[in-house]
Amino acid sequence: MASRTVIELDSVRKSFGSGTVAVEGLSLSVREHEVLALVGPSGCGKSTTLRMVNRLVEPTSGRILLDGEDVTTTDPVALRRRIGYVIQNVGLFPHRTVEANIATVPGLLGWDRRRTRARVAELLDLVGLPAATYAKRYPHELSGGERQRIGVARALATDPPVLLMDEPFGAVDPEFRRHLQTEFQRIQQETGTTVILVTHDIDEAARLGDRIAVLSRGGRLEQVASPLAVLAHPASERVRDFIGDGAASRMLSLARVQSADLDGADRIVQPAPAPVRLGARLTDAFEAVAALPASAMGRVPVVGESGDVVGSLTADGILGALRRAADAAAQEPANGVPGDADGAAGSGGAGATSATGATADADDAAVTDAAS
Ligand SMILES: Nc1ncnc2c1ncn2[C@@H]1O[C@H](COP(=O)(O)OP(=O)(O)OP(=O)(O)O)[C@@H](O)[C@H]1O
Repeated sequence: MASRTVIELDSVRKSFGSGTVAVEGLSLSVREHEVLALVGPSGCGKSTTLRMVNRLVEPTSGRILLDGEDVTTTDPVALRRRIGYVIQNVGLFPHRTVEANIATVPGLLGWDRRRTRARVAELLDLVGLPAATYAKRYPHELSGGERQRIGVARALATDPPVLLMDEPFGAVDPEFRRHLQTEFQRIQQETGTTVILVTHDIDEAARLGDRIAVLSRGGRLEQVASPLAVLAHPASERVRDFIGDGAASRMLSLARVQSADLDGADRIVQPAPAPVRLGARLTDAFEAVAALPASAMGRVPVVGESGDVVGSLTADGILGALRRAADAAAQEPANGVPGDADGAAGSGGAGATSATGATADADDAAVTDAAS
């Protein structure tokens, strides 16, 4: 199960010239192919953390390793070609077509036209915007959501093993946001890219993250664990505050109906109500039970993959499933970080060795540097 660590932050600290300590003693590992959601209240150091990984911001002290290599000694331009970067309001080049935007880095890496064109078509397909319709458009001819998807396509152009995403769905309305999240999930599963996703939205983090790292002010790591573990067993009062109300309902959408939660099929009252599937989200099962007519006696049939009825489920069964999920989450290793035995707060306290400050207009630099 233990997968390779791709990104490792080791006692990373960042203080700005103004005296603000944005990140303090942060230690965190990101595993290959995982989506690590970085969450926390506004100003807690999420973006600064992300930008230190691709050297848009230089750490004051501590080490950041990419595939075991210290990023601070890696040429930033080469580094950014290995790391895709997606930000809110993506910053597409306004006078270049969609095709030219996506082809920016391949072009500068000297790919020939045929290869570039094929890759652009493939990426447009991947993000659900057919090349025939979209390749020749300019950014101003796209909706906000479409621009966002082109931003993702551009970041993936040279198939970087790592993708950093800073509030990538922040600028779109809630309904379309959900659609983009689903699409992102599909793309990530297809490509296997390792992702750090910054969001202030715990629901987005729970939905998309394989693990969630919760930061508090000053970039302090409060907890890093699976979404279920964070929701069911917040490691501190700050995590609890950040999650706010509704942890149980969020857990319902993460946990699934399993055989262990079922009673016998013989207890189903006829005529049988519409069934739920084994493996369905508890939210869906809960809605099905809540919508039952009185005659069903609170019991919904459950069907297996073949459509055969395999048992029945009640509200008690759903509660049991929720407890089981919470118990299983409690069995996770503390903080879920391989080799990070001492847990939440990281080691901290490393002395400042240099203070190089942030790159001016860093987000643009990420794109133009990667392209230069
Ligand atoms: N270039 C900078 N110079 C001085 N202070 C900075 C700079 N960049 C960030 N900070 C400060 O560092 C702290 C962390 O900022 P950061 O943008 O990383 O937080 P965040 O968690 O991403 O916030 P948000 O969710 O609001 O985007 C804040 O107090 C911010 O004001």
